[in-house]
Amino acid sequence: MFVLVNLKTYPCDPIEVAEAVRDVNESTDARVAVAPQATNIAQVAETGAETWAQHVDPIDYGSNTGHTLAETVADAGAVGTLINHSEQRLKLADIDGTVQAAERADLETVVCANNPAQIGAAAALGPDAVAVEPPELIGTGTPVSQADPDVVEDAVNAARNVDSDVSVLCGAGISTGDDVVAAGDLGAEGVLLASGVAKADDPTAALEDLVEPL
Ligand SMILES: O=C[C@H](O)COP(=O)(O)O
Repeated sequence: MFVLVNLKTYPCDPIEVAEAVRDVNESTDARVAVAPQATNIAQVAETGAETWAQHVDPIDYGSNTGHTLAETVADAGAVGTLINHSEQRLKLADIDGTVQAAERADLETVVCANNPAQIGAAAALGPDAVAVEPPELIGTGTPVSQADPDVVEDAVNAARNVDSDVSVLCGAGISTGDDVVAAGDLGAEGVLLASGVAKADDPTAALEDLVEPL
């Protein structure tokens, strides 16, 4: 299972979480990675944790003031990027352009989507993975894998019907090892989570609990 921890703009210490991600990754068969804010990517990558961007823009080198270039986050140490997170929604053409920009920079891609229909559309754009996240469950602590198992199974089937090479993650409310196991039982190959680790008093303990049954 892939456990991708998105720090969003939570007021956590990204280095503390990154070091926990690095250490827990070394102690489990699961793959554990962290997506800090763009300004923290280089510092986080220096810890040795697998580091992802939360977003890059569908642009190339040039006159793009205020945008984030895929090559720049790759140079800073990121190996992948989220695209179209529920809190950073893009138009379809921009999702397509961002997948292409990320691939140009050799970044792995996870395209997020609200529901199985959108997952099918996202999978058709050829990312490495898609992540289904019902927005109403994000940040609630109520895991999608228990609250809405059908959405996970339907997302897995929707992606598989379009391109069986595209992995499916699920997210929203995931915070325990049981939640991760339930996601895997529904066909997900990973989980995308945030508050369960970023808001935890002890991020290492939270991560250890997430991977313990894997
Ligand atoms: O990127 C992570 C997701 O939005 C899930 O957030 P959450 O784990 O706080 O529900």
